[in-house]
Amino acid sequence: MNDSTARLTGPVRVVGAGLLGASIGLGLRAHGVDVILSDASPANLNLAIDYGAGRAPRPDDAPALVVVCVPPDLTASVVAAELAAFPNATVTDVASVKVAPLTELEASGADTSRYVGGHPLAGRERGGAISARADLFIGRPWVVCTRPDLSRRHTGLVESLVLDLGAAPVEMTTVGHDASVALVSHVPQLVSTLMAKRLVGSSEQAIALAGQGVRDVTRVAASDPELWVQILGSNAPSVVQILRAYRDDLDTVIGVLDDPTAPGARRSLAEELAAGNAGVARIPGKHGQDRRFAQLVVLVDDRPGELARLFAEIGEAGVNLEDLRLEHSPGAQIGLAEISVLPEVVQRLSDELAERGWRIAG
Ligand SMILES: NC(=O)C1=CN([C@@H]2O[C@H](COP(=O)(O)OP(=O)(O)OC[C@H]3O[C@@H](n4cnc5c(N)ncnc54)[C@H](O)[C@@H]3O)[C@@H](O)[C@H]2O)C=CC1
Ligand SMILES: O=C(O)C(=O)Cc1ccc(O)cc1
Repeated sequence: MNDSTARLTGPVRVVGAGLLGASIGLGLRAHGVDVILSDASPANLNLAIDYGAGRAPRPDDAPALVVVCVPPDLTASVVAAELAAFPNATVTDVASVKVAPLTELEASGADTSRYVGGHPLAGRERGGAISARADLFIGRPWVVCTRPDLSRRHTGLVESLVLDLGAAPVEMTTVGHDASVALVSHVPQLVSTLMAKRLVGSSEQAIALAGQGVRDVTRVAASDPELWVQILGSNAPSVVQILRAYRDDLDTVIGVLDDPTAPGARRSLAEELAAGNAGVARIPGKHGQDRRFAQLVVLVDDRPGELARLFAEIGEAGVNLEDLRLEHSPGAQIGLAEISVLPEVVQRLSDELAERGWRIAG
């Protein structure tokens, strides 16, 4: 039985039981939804079933919704096969690019009137059911691609899936989607990758100093190269357009630093840095809010229970923790907890924690 909070009723079939497919399965199973899993690899299928992401298919299965979670280059052919196999089902997918699969599907002559392109903006660096998490999508945007010919019945069913998984549906055209993710996902992946490449072959001495800045910039560089070759290749024109503008900025900075004392050089550099401030200020905060939080860094001794004590005391101060980031100082028995709270409470919290003996770093 579905629990009372699930919008979806009836079985959902998930094709491709890797990171995305198994995470969707786990999230729906948590609401008691019947999830049918399918995968070209029997080993991957059984692994996802072992993790509790769903069950094996049965010949009489009649899913109302099919979610295709296979690599981008196989998405169109698998969607076409599912549309043909389940003539009453709505079929959606999660591929990171949206124009190429739709173009391929249309060219194949498939019945696209029941196909709704989708893309959750949530993932992890490593694929496979082993990395799957039921809470992967909570609070994250999930693009649902609209088309003039598409009935609300189909987009509505996909939006129910998105809401059941705790994500926020965002309606867009396929072209609008690909242009947007080039800016917020595909080019950032390349920038991260190329910076991380600079670390290869660097001295141990330099790497030992790595702090939060380089970790933040290079986090997504650990992503799967096979998946990203497909994503970048499918969205090349949008990606290249942004990369060219990025290269122009890079050339400006290199020009300035080649002669940093030249008249106007400092001003050019300051303008680039200020433009970066303006760009980062546009990134929405938690739950898509535009509001920025204030940060406080608290030093936490590396002992069992210390972090729990900090959380409890923030709660006792009546302050809601909006976000948290932990950093370990290299070689020190201490952690840095960067906590984000509403700006109006940051000073009071800082004073109360200091009174209780916590060391505040900034
Ligand atoms: N990895 C990420 O962070 C994100 C990935 N996506 C998209 O999700 C899709 C899946 O990616 P992941 O789950 O990361 O990959 P994954 O490699 O973890 O899982 C893919 C699964 O599909 C199976 N498969 C391959 N061909 C198949 C076929 N013809 N029929 C049935 N099953 C087949 C594979 O055996 C594998 O188990 C991709 O299209 C990707 O663009 C979307 C958002 C985030
Ligand atoms: O880790 C992150 O921040 C990501 O953004 C992961 C990711 C990778 C691929 C996608 O299509 C969507 C999200």
